[in-house]
Amino acid sequence: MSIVLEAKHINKFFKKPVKFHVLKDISFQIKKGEFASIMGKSGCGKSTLLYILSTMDTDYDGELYLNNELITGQDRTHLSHLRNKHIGFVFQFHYLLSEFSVLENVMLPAKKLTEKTNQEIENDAMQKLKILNIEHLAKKRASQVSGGEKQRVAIARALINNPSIIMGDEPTGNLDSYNAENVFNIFKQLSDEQGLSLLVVTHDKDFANKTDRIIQMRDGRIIG
Ligand SMILES: Nc1ncnc2c1ncn2[C@@H]1O[C@H](COP(=O)(O)OP(=O)(O)OP(=O)(O)O)[C@@H](O)[C@H]1O
Repeated sequence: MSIVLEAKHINKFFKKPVKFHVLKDISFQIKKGEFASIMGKSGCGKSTLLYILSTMDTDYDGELYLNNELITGQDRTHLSHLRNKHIGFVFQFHYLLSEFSVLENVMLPAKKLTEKTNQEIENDAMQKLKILNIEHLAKKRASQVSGGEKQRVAIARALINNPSIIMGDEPTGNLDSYNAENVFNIFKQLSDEQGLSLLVVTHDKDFANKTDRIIQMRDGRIIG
């Protein structure tokens, strides 16, 4: 099965206030359609790792591949294009623009790629809302929908450019158990039925136990 994301011997140092070896020789692969979670105690380096994997932080040693392309050392413009095209993000907080409609929020990341017409982007966005069973919310303002619905809008937005992988930083951290399970089921369906890869940092054991694989971290290392 093809490999979507590969980290090879990633090391990261923070230089201030004192030199600190935060990520230690991190190597792993995420395959197409794989749903993996990253767990570990607070401060073990999960967010720092996700920041590197998502191509946002380029100050690290080692190599990172996205769809078999070496992305380490690429210039910022190319990285930003790759990120937009291949990676979808879902965070603990939805970061929706509250005065914009649900539909407009979902369309926004596609407008950056400028390959499609507005009508095409709108059709794509409606299709994503349908997948998430929230097409009836399309015209509502983001501020007018519930917390669980907002997170589903955020997932639709993450899907709009048909990414190869979705990265989540505590995507259920702000949800009650009903909505958290809902988000898990959506992710599971996307990986099973559409071959989407998912890599999710979580503190939620129930969530992690249901994923295909748990990447366990301790003190900047992968320990299992
Ligand atoms: N910019 C920075 N400069 C120096 N040290 C940092 C910086 N950012 C994070 N750290 C330190 O690096 C370590 C890893 O932080 P990180 O945020 O990756 O942990 P985490 O596992 O995501 O924690 P949490 O579960 O609490 O979000 C922590 O000890 C943190 O204090």
